[in-house]
Amino acid sequence: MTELLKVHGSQNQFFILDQTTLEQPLTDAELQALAPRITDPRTGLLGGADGILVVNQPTKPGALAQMRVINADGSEASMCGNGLRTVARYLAEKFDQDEFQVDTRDANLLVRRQPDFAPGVPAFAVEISPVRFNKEALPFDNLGHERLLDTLVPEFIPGLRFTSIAVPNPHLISFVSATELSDNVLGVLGERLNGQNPYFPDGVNVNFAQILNENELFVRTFERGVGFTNACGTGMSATSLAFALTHPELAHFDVPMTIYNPGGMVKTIVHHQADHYWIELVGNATFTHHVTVAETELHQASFADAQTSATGEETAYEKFVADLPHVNDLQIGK
Ligand SMILES: N[C@@H](CCC[C@H](N)C(=O)O)C(=O)O
Repeated sequence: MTELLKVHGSQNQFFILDQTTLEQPLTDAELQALAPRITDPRTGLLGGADGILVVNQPTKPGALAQMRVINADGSEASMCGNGLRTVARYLAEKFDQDEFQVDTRDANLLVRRQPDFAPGVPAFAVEISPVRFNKEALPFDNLGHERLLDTLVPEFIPGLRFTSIAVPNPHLISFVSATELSDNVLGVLGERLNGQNPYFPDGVNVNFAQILNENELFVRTFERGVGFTNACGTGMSATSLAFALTHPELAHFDVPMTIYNPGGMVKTIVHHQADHYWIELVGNATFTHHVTVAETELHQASFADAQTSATGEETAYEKFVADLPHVNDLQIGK
């Protein structure tokens, strides 16, 4: 038998699969087969999820473990900010360490335990980097621009301005009105840019943000490989950086920003030294369920005999969200 964890960061939900505990790690083909089945909102386990976070032995010196991100559709992402917070907590508890590096596809990233976000809501800070702006890093093409920085892109939506940032997974960001945030424009654009299209050959995560106040945003994300999510950590991080770059009168480097999302709230801090940018993302790392399943089942993309038990942490998280402003109107759910 092996144990999975069902977890979330701002209700961006995942299963953590620690391959180092298995007799035989799942192959890439087996992970690609398992992801769509276990994450399916109707037929998956525990109401599905946005992806699987796979923990392996590190491949880069200096890291405690490796995290791989398998999206709900089986594709692999270079990073996941909300997911990294939950993996950070899993590793912190496993190795009894509060600050260490996690090996992600493009870099070792620093993670640190933080004071609880609210009573019973454990929190971690994770580094979001490397940051790139050039069109090859996203990649995008056929737009007549080397980078998008508050750029009108009529090919996407006439009248809206877009910024593109790889952190290192690709993000497209637009600052919009409350009406534009809540209608279906984001869904239509997200579907378009993540299907066959001449602009983003690998797809892109699309973030619409409403400016609420100085250093304060509400962000809604259509994720590549997933669709609408309750929250996207790299998306909120990239959007915070875009906010500081495009609205310097309202958004500041090196001070905490408050980013609301349909699943809760996180804090971000954007940093800049010479031409080097990075972001700190701070938020909850909640474990909702323990899952026990036979390893042979997982190899066959099955979880029919899985046993689940709730951790009881969700009650504290729900109280934290109920006390927040701005979140309750746009709950997306899974
Ligand atoms: N939800 C994640 C991002 C997951 C990866 C994304 N779908 C992609 O393909 O880039 C986050 O919290 O950052």
